[in-house]
Amino acid sequence: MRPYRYQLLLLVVDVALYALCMLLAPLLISFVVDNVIQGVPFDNAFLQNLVDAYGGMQVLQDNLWIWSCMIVAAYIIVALAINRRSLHSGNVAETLALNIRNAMYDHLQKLPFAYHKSRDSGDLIQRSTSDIETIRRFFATQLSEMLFAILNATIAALILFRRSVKLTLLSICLIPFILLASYIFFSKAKKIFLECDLAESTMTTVLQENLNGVRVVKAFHQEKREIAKFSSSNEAFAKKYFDLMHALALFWSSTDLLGQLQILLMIAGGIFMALQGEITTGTFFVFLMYESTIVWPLRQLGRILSDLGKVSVSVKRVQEVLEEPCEDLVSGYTPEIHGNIQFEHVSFRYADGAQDTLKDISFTIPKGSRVAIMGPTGSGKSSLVQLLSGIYAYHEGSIRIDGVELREISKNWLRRHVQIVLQEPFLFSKTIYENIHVASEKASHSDVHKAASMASIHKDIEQFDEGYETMVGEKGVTLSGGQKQRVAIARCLLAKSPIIILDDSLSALDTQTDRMIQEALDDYQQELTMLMITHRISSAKKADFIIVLEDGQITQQGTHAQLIQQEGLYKRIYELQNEGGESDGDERTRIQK
Ligand SMILES: Nc1ncnc2c1ncn2[C@@H]1O[C@H](COP(=O)(O)OP(=O)(O)OP(=O)(O)O)[C@@H](O)[C@H]1O
Repeated sequence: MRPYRYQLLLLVVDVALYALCMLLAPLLISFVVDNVIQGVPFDNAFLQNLVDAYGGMQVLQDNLWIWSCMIVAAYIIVALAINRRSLHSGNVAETLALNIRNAMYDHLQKLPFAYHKSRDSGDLIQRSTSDIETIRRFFATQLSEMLFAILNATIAALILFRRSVKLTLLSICLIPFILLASYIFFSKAKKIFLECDLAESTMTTVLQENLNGVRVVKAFHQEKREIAKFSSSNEAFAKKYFDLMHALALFWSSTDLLGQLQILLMIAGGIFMALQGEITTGTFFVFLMYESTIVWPLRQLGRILSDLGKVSVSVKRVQEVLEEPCEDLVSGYTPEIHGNIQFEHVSFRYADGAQDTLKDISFTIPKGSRVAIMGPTGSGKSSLVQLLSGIYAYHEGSIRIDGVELREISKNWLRRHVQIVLQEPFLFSKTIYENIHVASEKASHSDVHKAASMASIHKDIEQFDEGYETMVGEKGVTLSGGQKQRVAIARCLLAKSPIIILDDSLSALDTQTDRMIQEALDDYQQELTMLMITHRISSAKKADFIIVLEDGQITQQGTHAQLIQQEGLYKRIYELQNEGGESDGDERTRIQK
């Protein structure tokens, strides 16, 4: 809060001015009623001297308009203070929210992939939006209301005590109960608000998943199931809010009753004391005016305290994200990377995994080689290649790139030299040109077109009405799966990295296009080291080297000619795909465990 110190100080000054002027007006009225009109003598020598200096009481009685002007002036200052208060609290709230939102987004970008993978995106979105909104709202309105309630009640109580201790005690006797009710509610509210937030984020996640997977939902006629799923999370969310409303209703009604009783007590006691001559009419008027400015802001304080529960939950939720350690992308070596890769007895386990996903993996890839990785689903192929781009950290063994231990290479540097194309690539909601160009800001138009030609997508793009300027919808829904894969390959090629990984990223292409891309890659970069996860023998057989993974272990490695001579998974797939016909055999024989 240090950067907002000055603004917060101004806010406190405005609130103090507001409270003082609000309290001044009833005092002036009381003075006019008691001392000016009814002629009650002063019990204050300073005031008596002041009146004498201005010509005595008669002058004041003859010029009652002066008092009206003073009361109006007090309320004008109140209005100005309210205006300044809103400006200052608005300034603090908006700048704070802007900075937190930026800090959140910035931090989310720097968190490791493993963190994103382990979190619900709906929950993260909620932390970055509605939680920050709760904090903003607190600083925009509730903080100044809270300050006013406390300052006003304290000053008013001090003034009232000077007028009548007995009536003041009667006027505030129920306030501790109002505050106690607030405190109890505040404590309870924290848990309920947290549950509401969790229920909301669960509902958001369901909604988000559904929108992302809308094609699958429609293809498998899952609409009814999805509606039922959403409606159950929606009901859970509504129920939590219903519980909250119940608690709020109880809070409002009980504190309302206490507040009204408190005012009633004061009025009854005040009338009685005024009739007994213990207090003047003006003093009774001051009590009457002050009572409302004490009771209701303090009752409001209860509401703010309850919101404070929500605010503290939101602050904690935002803090949790901001305190997550960032991925260190910078420190480490920046060696020249040519593409020589060496795995030695590498084992790897996911943070939540019960056993190793990769076990004792060893192989060597000289630069410029083409390597195919094959294996049943879940055998660890993607995990293996993800280790290479430093997305996950291996815990045993050694991976060296051009002789340098991978974990000692700066991640930024590594990722600039190791490009990965996923089976389901993500495309930004931008034009096709921008989606490719993002890989290299310095690339020219002709570089982009060349990369697209190599990825066999140039002709497709030219056929779109707007060519390269065609907008790609969210996640590229306007493109076919194969087109998306090829745009992603073009993007990867534009980066001109020495190591390229295709994680089953030719799977949506027909065998002929797959072959065309591979031939283009042959011509592209002689020194390119390429690891390619594939289920197609037709793709694998052109590789310099084939690795067969089964259950996290390498069970076979060698060339196509060597592997078809050995008994094992490779030969079985080869025979199956030959029977099925090479062109589409892979789809029918996608390798199962
Ligand atoms: N982020 C993750 N956290 C925990 N376990 C994971 C994670 N990603 C994958 N796994 C598990 O690791 C194992 C290997 O998964 P991986 O994706 O590497 O296999 P794969 O051979 O690439 O499979 P496929 O051919 O289906 O893509 C699987 O049992 C999978 O459930």
